[in-house]
Amino acid sequence: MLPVIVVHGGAGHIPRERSEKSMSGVCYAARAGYSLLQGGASSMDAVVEAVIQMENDPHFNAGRGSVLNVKGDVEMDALVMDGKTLASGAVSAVRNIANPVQLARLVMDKTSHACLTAEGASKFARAVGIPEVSQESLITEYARMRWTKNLAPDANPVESQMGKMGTVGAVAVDREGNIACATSTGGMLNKMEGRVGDTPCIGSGGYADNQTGAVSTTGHGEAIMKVTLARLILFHMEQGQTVEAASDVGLAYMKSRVGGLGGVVTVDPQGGWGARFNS
Ligand SMILES: NC(=O)C[C@H](N)C(=O)O
Repeated sequence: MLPVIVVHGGAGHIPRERSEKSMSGVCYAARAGYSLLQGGASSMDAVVEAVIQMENDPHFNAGRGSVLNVKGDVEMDALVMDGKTLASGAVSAVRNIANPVQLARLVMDKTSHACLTAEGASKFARAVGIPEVSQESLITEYARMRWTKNLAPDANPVESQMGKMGTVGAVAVDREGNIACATSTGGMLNKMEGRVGDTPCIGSGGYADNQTGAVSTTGHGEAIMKVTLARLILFHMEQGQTVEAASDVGLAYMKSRVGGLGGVVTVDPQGGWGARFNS
C-alpha cells in the first residue's frame, strides 16, 4: 500500500513572526519521515525521524525550544508506540538530552519497561550511549522570554499557555500496513518540577494499533489524560466513525466534559488521515 505520514507541531496560537518557520519545520519533518517510508522503512522509523527533526527545530516545544518549568529548566516527555505488537516506550521529566523520542524508542527496544523517568531515564541514556547536552543548549531565547513574561504580575496565564502548545508528533502507516505513533514535548510553561503530562502516557499522548489506527495528541495534558484522548478517538473509530469524525468527537468530548483544548493527527489502517483541533 501507499505509505502515509502525518505530523503536527502543536495546536497553540502561533505568533505571526514564527508562523513561516513553524510551517517549514513541519513540512521538513513530514518529508524526512515520508522519504524513509518510500524507501521501505517501517512506520516506527518514520515517526521517530519526523519527531527528531522537530525536536531539533527550536520553533517547537520539544527538544531544543522546549518551554521552561517553574524553575526555568527544561524537562521533557516523549512516547512511541508500535501498532503491530502494541509495544511502547516512553520517558518523562528527562533532562540533558537532545532527542527524547530516540530515548523513548530505546526504552521500548532495550528494556522490559514502558516508561523511565527523570534521573533513571538519564542513567539509561548514558548506559546506551546517548550523549548528554547542557540544559543551556536546549533553552532558546524565546523560551526564556516567555518564561520571564509569564512571571510578571500582570501575566495572563491562559494566553501564555495557549502560545505554548507546540508539542510535536507523528503517525504513520508503512507499505506493509504497520502503524506507529510518536509524540514529544517540553510540557506546559511554568509546570511544577517533576510534572508529567499526557505525552508519555499511552492512550493519552498517543496510541497505535494496526487493527484500528494511530493518534498523536497535543493540548492541555491534564485534560487529555482525563479523557485518554488518543484511545478515545480510536474507540470511536472501532465503532465505525471515520478518522475525521472520530477525532472531532473525541476533541468535542474533551471540551464539553473537562473544558480541554487541543489537537490530534490520526490515521487508519487504509491510510485515511485527519488533522483536527479545537484550540
Ligand atoms: N504542548 C502540549 O501539547 C503540552 C502537552 N500536551 C503537555 O501537557 O505536556
